[in-house]
Amino acid sequence: MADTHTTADALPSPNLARRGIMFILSSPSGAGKTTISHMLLGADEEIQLSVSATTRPKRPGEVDGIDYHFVTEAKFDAMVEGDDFYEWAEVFGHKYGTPKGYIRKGLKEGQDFLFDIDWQGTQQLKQKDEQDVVTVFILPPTLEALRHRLETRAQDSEDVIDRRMDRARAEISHWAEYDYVVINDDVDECFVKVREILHAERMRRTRQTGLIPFVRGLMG
Ligand SMILES: Nc1ncnc2c1ncn2[C@@H]1O[C@H](COP(=O)(O)OP(=O)(O)OP(=O)(O)O)[C@@H](O)[C@H]1O
Ligand SMILES: Nc1nc2c(ncn2[C@@H]2O[C@H](COP(=O)(O)O)[C@@H](O)[C@H]2O)c(=O)[nH]1
Repeated sequence: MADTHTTADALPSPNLARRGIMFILSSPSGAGKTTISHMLLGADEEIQLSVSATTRPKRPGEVDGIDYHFVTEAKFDAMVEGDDFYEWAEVFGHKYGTPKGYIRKGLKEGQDFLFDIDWQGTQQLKQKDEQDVVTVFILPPTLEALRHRLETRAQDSEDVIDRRMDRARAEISHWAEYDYVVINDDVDECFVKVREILHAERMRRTRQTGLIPFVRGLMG
């Protein structure tokens, strides 16, 4: 039952305002981070995807401006020159970068952002914005399952799949740099775990600076 007690010396209302979180998902290619990202974006209205720019060709079904900003090498290089990226890296022979644009402003206003980026980008974001960054590494249950997922996704040639599998071990070696590690065996279970991490991180005491006057009031 709710507590209906009132007092003349009303406490300041709790101010739940906080800075936004940079919620990063990384994994070897094919482990499922795009799938988990889409599930999270569909289930949680308070988080928004950081849409990367890339020089990689569009896959069937991908939409410019939604999945990626697909740009030419020249445009990407001009963005690097113009200091337009928060971070950028070369992955599997193509360039990928996080445009700064709205992200810094959004974080200040309490907007959470989801990043589907590799370990190189994660290291760069951690160096720049340690306190806002939460990192999650997704592992496949086995390397056989990983290859099977890349093959059944059917969006890359056998050659590209081979190159992604060759890189998988090197990428997995970065797992210890992450705050959380989740195995994506059953996709629904993995999603629930990732969502729980996000929920818990939102309540981390160090983010709840808006509660300070309220807590001081409680302590009298
Ligand atoms: N738990 C799972 N069990 C079986 N298949 C899965 C599971 N999770 C994802 N998949 C499938 O595996 C394929 C690869 O997933 P996804 O594209 O999300 O991987 P990714 O980590 O984002 O890869 P990339 O880094 O190449 O973008 C997709 O076809 C997806 O539907
Ligand atoms: N450092 C960054 N890595 C990124 C970015 N956007 C995507 N990625 C990573 O690239 C690989 C390949 O992605 P794919 O869509 O071609 O399969 C994957 O690990 C992504 O996480 C970015 O902006 N910066």
